[in-house]
Amino acid sequence: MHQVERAIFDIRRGLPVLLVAGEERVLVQALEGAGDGVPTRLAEQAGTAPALVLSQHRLTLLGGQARSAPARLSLPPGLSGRRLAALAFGAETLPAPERRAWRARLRPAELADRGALALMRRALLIPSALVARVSAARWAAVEASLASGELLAVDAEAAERCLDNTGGMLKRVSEAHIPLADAFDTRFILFREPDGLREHVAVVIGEPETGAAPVPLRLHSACLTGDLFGSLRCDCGEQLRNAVAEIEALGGGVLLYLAQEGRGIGLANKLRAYTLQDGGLDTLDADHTLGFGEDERHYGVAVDMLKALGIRRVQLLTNNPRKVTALADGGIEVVARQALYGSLNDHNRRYLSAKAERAGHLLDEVLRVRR
Ligand SMILES: Nc1nc2c(ncn2[C@@H]2O[C@H](COP(=O)(O)OP(=O)(O)OP(=O)(O)O)[C@@H](O)[C@H]2O)c(=O)[nH]1
Ligand SMILES: [Zn+2]
Repeated sequence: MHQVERAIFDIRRGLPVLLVAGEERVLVQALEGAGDGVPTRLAEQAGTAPALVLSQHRLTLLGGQARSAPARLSLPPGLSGRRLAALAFGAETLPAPERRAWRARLRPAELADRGALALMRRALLIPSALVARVSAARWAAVEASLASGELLAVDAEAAERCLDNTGGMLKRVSEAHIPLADAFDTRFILFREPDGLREHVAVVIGEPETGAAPVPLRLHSACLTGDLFGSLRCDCGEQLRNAVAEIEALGGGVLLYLAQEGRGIGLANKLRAYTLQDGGLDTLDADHTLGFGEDERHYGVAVDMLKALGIRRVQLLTNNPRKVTALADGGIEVVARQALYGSLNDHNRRYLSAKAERAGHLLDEVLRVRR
């Protein structure tokens, strides 16, 4: 795991890393910020032509037909950074002749390609990567870069697993009493994921009974724009504050504030998705255009935090059936679900409607009553 964390830092800085999959050695580089010279430099370093790994969602969008797995697209020489970006996350779909041409260049993704995509997601970058197999002729030079520490080698399987839940290895780091306007007796407990990349906070309101009665619980995914600035594009800020007040009114409980900005795609990508929405896409299609699924969140850390707090039975404040299922799958008994709304406005109506109509969120009441 250690190498994976270090690789993520290199990737975020725009440096290549080497993925090792059996006999195969593959140089991998993020696409974000890859200027015109990057594919050529990567080709020189590897001794082979680079390819672009694309997620299944991106391929579906580009090809106009459902794809069930990621694939590798071999690139013609001299492709500009702009064309690369357009292929990986541009808003326009390709014209039919171009589509046919690149379909012929597609190959199923192999272990190193899948590892590359997982690293990009974990690094909160666009889920697409430049990859180039290292030729025998270039191996000595690559090995010298590894020896000097200039280049980092990572096991491709470990890279592929980097999104998996670490299962119970979450570290409880620190805590403090933080009186809130709507809940005076509140403690913030910070948990850190074992690779040190993400931190999540359990906000414990009052002294929740962890015995027989279900504990009122809110799982809240971070939303900088809504939670902190009161953005009108979503309902997060109001839901956050309503959840605290509601848990207090219920006699205490827990709010897990999860580092899952933008449904897990990160703030940079959420801002890109907002711009695509301004161009006409809805919240789900915008994420697909960037190569993401409709919801990239995993709730394993939430389950681990609850277990660390001794909570096994909950009354969940949510409109999202996925959260109910995810907790149940993790062994937490969801005794009841309670709706939790923000208010509807002209800026978030489309977002909330898409969540209800396309992602099964239970928002009928808010959309009907307050339309
Ligand atoms: N990708 C993306 N994320 C968004 C968008 N609008 C809001 N978000 C994110 O969506 C998440 C909303 O989280 P939550 O309030 O926990 O959850 P929810 O899935 O709506 O479910 P409940 O509120 O529990 O019913 C936050 O991480 C926001 O940052 C958007 O247009 N695109
Ligand atoms: Zn929000």
